[in-house]
Amino acid sequence: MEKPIIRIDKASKFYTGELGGIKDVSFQIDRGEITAVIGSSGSGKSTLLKCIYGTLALDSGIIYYDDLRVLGPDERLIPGHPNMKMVSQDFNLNIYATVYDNIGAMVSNRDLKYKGSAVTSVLEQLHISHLKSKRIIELSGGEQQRVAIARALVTNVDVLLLDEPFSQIDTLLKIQLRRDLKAIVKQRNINVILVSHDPLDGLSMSNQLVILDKGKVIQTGSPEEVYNNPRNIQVAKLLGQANIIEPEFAKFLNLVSENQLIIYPEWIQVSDSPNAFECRVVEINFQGRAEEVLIERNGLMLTMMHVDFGKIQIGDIIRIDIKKYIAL
Ligand SMILES: Nc1ncnc2c1ncn2[C@@H]1O[C@H](COP(=O)(O)OP(=O)(O)OP(=O)(O)O)[C@@H](O)[C@H]1O
Repeated sequence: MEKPIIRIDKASKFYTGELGGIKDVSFQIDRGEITAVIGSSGSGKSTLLKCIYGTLALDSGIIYYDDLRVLGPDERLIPGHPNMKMVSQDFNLNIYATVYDNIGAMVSNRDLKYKGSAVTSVLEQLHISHLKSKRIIELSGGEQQRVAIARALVTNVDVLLLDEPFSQIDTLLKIQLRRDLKAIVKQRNINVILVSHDPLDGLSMSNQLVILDKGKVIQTGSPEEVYNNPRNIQVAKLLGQANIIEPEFAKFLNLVSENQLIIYPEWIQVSDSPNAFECRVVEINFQGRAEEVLIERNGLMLTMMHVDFGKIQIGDIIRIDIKKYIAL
């Protein structure tokens, strides 16, 4: 089996006099993978990314890149590793230069023909060829974000670290950029580590999810594994806005459990089955693809997703079935 490209072993970084940082973080990344570090604001995502990149020194633990220890800022003159590139939230672009020049600045002038084709190719891959001659100052935040990623990808990068890569991009472009990045990772067999507060970024494009909470890893695994087997309530709430049912309320759903239950909204369905039971519709929020419906039974509130638009109204008594649940 191939060795992991990144290995993080009990990495900790504390900030003086503050809570925060990361504590005893361990996980590894296999070659050609997209790893998404997901967590709420302040959970330590950016800190972890900077430690992997080598611009922030660890207080304890070790991070290996390709079996070599990643050196911290005190140990290297030029921060970071030549094969790693980080796209931070401030993009670091020369705002008065053109898109072409910003990206081209990363490629040597020794072979101008190669330089031209490398820049053209990455512009095409990220669907930004039309921006080539524009100055950065003339671009939207989302366009600048894509230029910053192109700038990293034009080099022979092996590990691309992305801090909130989709934060300024609208939904349609986000879907396109996720697809583009997945294709590039596959084609070049490189590695991407992205941090995001939006679980959909991780669920939709990563091979591995790392869930951070208060600086600690609370779960790792494939998106499917983590979503379907959340280790605790925080993970379930973060990934799928799950309904959390206390054991004493389980009987109202015709379930018996000594543990808390997790039920994702899409696991609750309107049904005529003999197991179905009655609930009252309290609220309906149209969300395009589905209606988010708040229902109530014996004081227990549940959120469900409903795609049969317009069929139920507030105040209706409907019969529902729980297709699946997880007992913690
Ligand atoms: N230079 C610093 N000095 C002191 N505390 C810091 C420093 N940088 C970050 N922190 C604290 O460490 C914690 C984690 O910060 P970090 O930026 O890594 O979180 P994050 O998950 O990336 O957050 P966000 O999603 O808001 O960017 C926070 O509580 C933050 O206040």
